[in-house]
Amino acid sequence: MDGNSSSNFLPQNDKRLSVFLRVRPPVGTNAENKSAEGSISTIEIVADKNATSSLPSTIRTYPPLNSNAAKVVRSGNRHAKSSVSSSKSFNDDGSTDSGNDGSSAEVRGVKEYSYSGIFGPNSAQKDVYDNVAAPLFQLGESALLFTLGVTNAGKTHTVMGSGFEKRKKTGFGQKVQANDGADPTPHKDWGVIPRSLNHMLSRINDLNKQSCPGPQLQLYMSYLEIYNENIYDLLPDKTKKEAVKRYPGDGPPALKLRESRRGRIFVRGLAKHPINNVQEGLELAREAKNNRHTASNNINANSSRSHSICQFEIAYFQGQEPMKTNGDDSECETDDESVCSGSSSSSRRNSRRKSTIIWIVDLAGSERSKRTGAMSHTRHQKEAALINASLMNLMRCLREMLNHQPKKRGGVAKGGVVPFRESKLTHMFMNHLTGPAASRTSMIVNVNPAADDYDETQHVLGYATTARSVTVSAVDYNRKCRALAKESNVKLKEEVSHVKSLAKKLVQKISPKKRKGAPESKPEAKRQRSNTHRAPFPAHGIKQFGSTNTTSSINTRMHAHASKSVQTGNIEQLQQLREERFILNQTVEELEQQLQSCEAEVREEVVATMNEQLEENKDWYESKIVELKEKVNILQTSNTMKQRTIDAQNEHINECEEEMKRMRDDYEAHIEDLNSNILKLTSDSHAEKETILKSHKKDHDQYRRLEAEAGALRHQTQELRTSHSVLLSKYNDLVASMQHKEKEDQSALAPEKENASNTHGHVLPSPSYKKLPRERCSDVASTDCCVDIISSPKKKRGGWFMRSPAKVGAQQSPSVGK
Ligand SMILES: Nc1ncnc2c1ncn2[C@@H]1O[C@H](COP(=O)(O)OP(=O)(O)OP(=O)(O)O)[C@@H](O)[C@H]1O
Repeated sequence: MDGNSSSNFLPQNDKRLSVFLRVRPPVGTNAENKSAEGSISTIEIVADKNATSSLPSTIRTYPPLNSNAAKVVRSGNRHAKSSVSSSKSFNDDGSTDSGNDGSSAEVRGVKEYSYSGIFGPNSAQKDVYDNVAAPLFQLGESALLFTLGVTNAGKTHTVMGSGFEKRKKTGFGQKVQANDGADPTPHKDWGVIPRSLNHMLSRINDLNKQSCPGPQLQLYMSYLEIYNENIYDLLPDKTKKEAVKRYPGDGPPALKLRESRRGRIFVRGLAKHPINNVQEGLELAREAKNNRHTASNNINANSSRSHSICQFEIAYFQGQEPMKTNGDDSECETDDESVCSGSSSSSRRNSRRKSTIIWIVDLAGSERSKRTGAMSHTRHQKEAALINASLMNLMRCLREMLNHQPKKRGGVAKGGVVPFRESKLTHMFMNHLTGPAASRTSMIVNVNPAADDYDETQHVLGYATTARSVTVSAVDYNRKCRALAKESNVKLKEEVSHVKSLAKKLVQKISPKKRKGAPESKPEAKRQRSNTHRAPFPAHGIKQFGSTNTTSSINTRMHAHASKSVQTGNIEQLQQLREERFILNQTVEELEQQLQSCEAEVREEVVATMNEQLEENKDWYESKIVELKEKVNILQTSNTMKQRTIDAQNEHINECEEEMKRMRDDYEAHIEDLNSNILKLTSDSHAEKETILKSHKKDHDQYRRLEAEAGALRHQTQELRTSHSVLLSKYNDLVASMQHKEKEDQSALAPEKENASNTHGHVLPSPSYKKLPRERCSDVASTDCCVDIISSPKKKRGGWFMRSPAKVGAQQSPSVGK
């Protein structure tokens, strides 16, 4: 707001867009990460050694291990070159890689970015305002300040801040105010908007007091939001019917964006509220904040779902107080071409009015639906998609502007249309990014240094680097210089008129008529005057008039001389004053000539710019018309085809419907049959199941009985075995005794035998042995001598025989089987 700070703001050699960076205190965005790795800072602010300004301008970013960038770097795809090249190289996003040898992935992933100025995590709201906003908001200059960043990066904190909200109602419904704005000292948490209000109002009040009863200034405030590509008034004029009328949806009507004949872009019907004190302004800011579309998501409990634009208009009224809108008692006005174009119609205003517009924009945060959880909600998904689309279009515009710049000195710029009109946001920004006002545009990029946000932050930083590379083009820059010249001309004009009035007063004071006790005869005065005109005046002590300091010194001197001369009546002093007056007159004439030539130049330039813009607009509209005509033709030709196809499709649909009906009937009948079959089968299977269960029970009982029998048989067999072994031992004993007896018998019978043989001539067979039957010989040969001696009737008769294993097995099988 101070005239003298303008020169500090944009260095004459810096023609680039102003981009500032604000790093918020690190905080993890994922709920589970809030205190863990997610909140580790990934940004380092580099102290500039050769810094000319008080703000650092370079940062370094370090990729956390879980970021996409780190993964890419680790895989060695991206920076394969940089690992062996020099310490710095430019990337696609405009950043530079840092690191001396690039030997490790961590080192290779580090990037450096430079901007106009950087505010660290501990920066105060005041620092941001004093360094960015205050120099930008000059009386008589339209300006744009906007914030950009991912969600939860601190955009709303920077633009709006806190500390001016009303406290909730306390007992008995009484309201207590936290800071009602009556205090001229801004609260430490106030953001750019409340601070601007405070600053502008104090400056306007000062100037109004100084210039009273001359031209007066009035501050107006408006607030709008771009939500889902529609513009809504956040501070509608409540007295107007259409503002309070609710549409079938649930909001006020959307407003239209318009371009005036002079190329000014404005929102038709936007309410403008006159602000006379800070409290009024804060009240409106609070209301707008409450009316804005916000929602809670996984990352930010109060996330903005729209781009909000706060508009301050400083109107200059020559001669009269600002008037209220015709036709109602409202203090509110609406933005309209007739009002804002600078030449209001006489029917609406008696006073001559000019205005300056300042926009402070809080853009909605770019976001990934996956992280914010917007995917679960269709409305939020749509909002997020439209927010991202409009931000992408802003990016496209900046890239196009960059492409249109000549790459080398003296090079040729690429032509083409920058797609400003493709979204409401860029359309509104158009004049602030290209025209002379581009020098009065600043961008604050908010970033969260948390590891969670690393990948998205890189995207935003790349965005900001592109914006920073956009230069205010040579034409625009010249326009800006001419605008500055025009401004200084206006100042000069004011100074000239001031000097003129002083000179007039002086002349009146030193006029011989007015001087008592020092009368001057008319002829003498005439002679003196004619001498003054003719005489070649020495230039002792009188400098060329041209600067404010010179003017004031001359004024002071003139005052001093005048009073001295009036008091003393010294003729010489008088003569000197006349000489000075002559020189002043000459200077005034010179300045007027300069002014005229400047004005002519400015007019020419304005005409040229207008023509350029008109040509641009004409080209754009013509190309659009051709495009649309082509589309219409294509649509018309394809329409008949489509109609035929539609008829055929309709017929087909009817057929299909009939077929479907028939099939449905068939199916229904079939289903009925099936149902009855199922019922029958169910009852059958039930009966069968019962039968099976019964037979199973019977079998089971039988099995139990057989098992019991087998047990008894096993027991019996065991007993038989023991008795068998006893019998066997007895038998063996018996055999042994028999053999022994036989031997004794044989030895006793030997003499008898001899006698008998001698008597009969043949030997008698032994009575104790019996030959095996013929067919058992094979059994004995094939078995491994499984000899079993069973007590049998034959044994009782004193015989014994061999049994085959087959027979043994067959005899033992009942017990083995069980
Ligand atoms: N520099 C800062 N210092 C202290 N707190 C901050 C800072 N920046 C942001 N915050 C806090 O972080 C929270 C989120 O900030 P804010 O709402 O401004 O984010 P945003 O970028 O506007 O998000 P969105 O785009 O979702 O609206 C707020 O509670 C805010 O107070």
